[in-house]
Amino acid sequence: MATRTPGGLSTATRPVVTAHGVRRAFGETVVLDGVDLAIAPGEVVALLGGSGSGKSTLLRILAGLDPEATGEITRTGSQAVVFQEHRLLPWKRVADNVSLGVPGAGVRQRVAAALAEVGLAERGRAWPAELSGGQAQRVAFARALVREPALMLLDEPFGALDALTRLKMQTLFGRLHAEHGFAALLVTHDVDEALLLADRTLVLDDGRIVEDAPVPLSRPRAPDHPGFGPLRRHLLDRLGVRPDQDGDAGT
Ligand SMILES: Nc1ncnc2c1ncn2[C@@H]1O[C@H](COP(=O)(O)OP(=O)(O)OP(=O)(O)O)[C@@H](O)[C@H]1O
Repeated sequence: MATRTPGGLSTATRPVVTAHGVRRAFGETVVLDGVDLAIAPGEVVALLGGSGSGKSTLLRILAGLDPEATGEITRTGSQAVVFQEHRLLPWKRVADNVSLGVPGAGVRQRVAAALAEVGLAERGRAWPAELSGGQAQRVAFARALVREPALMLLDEPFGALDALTRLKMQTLFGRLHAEHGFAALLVTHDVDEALLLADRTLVLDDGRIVEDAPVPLSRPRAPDHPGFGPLRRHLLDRLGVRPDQDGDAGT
């Protein structure tokens, strides 16, 4: 895997990450077979695809976590990853989890600010085991935020949460994005989540990106946004979900 840091274009216009010809096989099974993509600064891109289509594999590659992959990845800024499970260290207090590995002066203030932004200003001294699932995932977002990433890589970050908490977290994500302007790649199997949060949707199938479509809807968006209908039907069709299953936005 070649990783480059380019010169030339200004950082305002240069993609935060570019992938070219990314390929990954596990034994005989080719999971990614020539994936190209670019994410612009501040852009939220949802990555959809059926179970086992390679979404998490691609996210891990973009995050630099898969040395076996081939192709070229170019990054221009810092990045942070949020997984479906919060991955907090149980023996460290919340604030220490958030500051872990963050260099520089003023870390304590930045951690306090990040916890306040996710609505957990008072929980810095709590242990992870004392948090609900939703609160723990908020801490995971604070941990990402404190790194001031140009790109957030999110692997089904709301997938383990109950429906109400998921809605609240989606709203929180929208607010954090509006305030901080990071770019994001959001892996999800939920078409409505993609339409709620993304500027653009990608569909991964058979090792390639088979759909790359903008979401031309103004913000703020609500789950019952009238513009969702045609876009939802189109994406479900691309995901191979038949029209009579239209009520089910998952894959
Ligand atoms: N470390 C590994 N070793 C062997 N096979 C793997 C490994 N990681 C992933 N795979 C396989 O690669 C394929 C893609 O997996 P991946 O987790 O990327 O899919 P996904 O689209 O994220 O799926 P889901 O939506 O179910 O999470 C699957 O067939 C999976 O079994």
